[in-house]
Amino acid sequence: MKENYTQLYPNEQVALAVGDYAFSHSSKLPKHITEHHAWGVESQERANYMISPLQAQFQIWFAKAMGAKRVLEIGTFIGFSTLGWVEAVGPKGHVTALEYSAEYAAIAEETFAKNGIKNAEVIVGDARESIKNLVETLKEPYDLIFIDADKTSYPTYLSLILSLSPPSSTSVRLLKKDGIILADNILRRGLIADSSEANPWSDAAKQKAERNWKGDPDKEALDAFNKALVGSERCDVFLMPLFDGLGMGRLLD
Ligand SMILES: C[S@@+](CC[C@H](N)C(=O)[O-])C[C@H]1O[C@@H](n2cnc3c(N)ncnc32)[C@H](O)[C@@H]1O
Repeated sequence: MKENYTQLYPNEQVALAVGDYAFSHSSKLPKHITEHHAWGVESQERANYMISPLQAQFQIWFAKAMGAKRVLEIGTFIGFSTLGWVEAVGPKGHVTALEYSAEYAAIAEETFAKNGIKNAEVIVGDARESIKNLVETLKEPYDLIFIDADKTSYPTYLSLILSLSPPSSTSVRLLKKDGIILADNILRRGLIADSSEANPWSDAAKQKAERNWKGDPDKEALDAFNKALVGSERCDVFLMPLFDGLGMGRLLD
């Protein structure tokens, strides 16, 4: 019997080699996307906010394979993953990006302008509010929603997506029937599944939990999100243990 264990990653050296091999044997990222990533790594203190180039390759492939034309991204930073969605939906598609920081949003917008991208918009503000405002004026639902913002709000994002996409609504809903929810970082370096001493990241997590007194709010929220997603009768779910954990849900109704 095979275990539910990814045998490709027995240690860090092999994991790095497998990741690099997968990257160089997957369809290449367009040059402007690779360059923006390199610029982000070079210039941004929080460059690790960006998904990896391999994850960008996967997301572009996935969105193209499902024929997504409209993508909503919650948490944009400097627009690296957004460039991937723009690539996937093509010039006739549309990408809406939500970002709290005006400074990061300005970088994303400058990047779109520099690359002649006209079908992506950034809405600045708290995404928990922006989503509610957005649905008021929406003409068509989204095909795919990518959640990659503040981890403590993941359960809120999920309940907003579900409540703003009612099954038999006559007004426009947020996510279409059969639309996809993708949520990044839902395994949080494996801590969600195992935060014991066996996990080398557990020390850092403990320190964070001590600072926060009430435990680790990110971990608790991500676990609550994972449970709510798989527990929802409205979603067909697969938790992909790749990258930092990618939650995948298809809205059934
Ligand atoms: C992990 S980064 C996004 C990275 C981006 N998706 C990428 O891979 O290139 C998360 C972003 O969410 C933003 N953010 C955090 N809380 C937010 C909120 N409540 N509403 C909107 N954006 C938020 C942060 O400012 C940050 O830029």
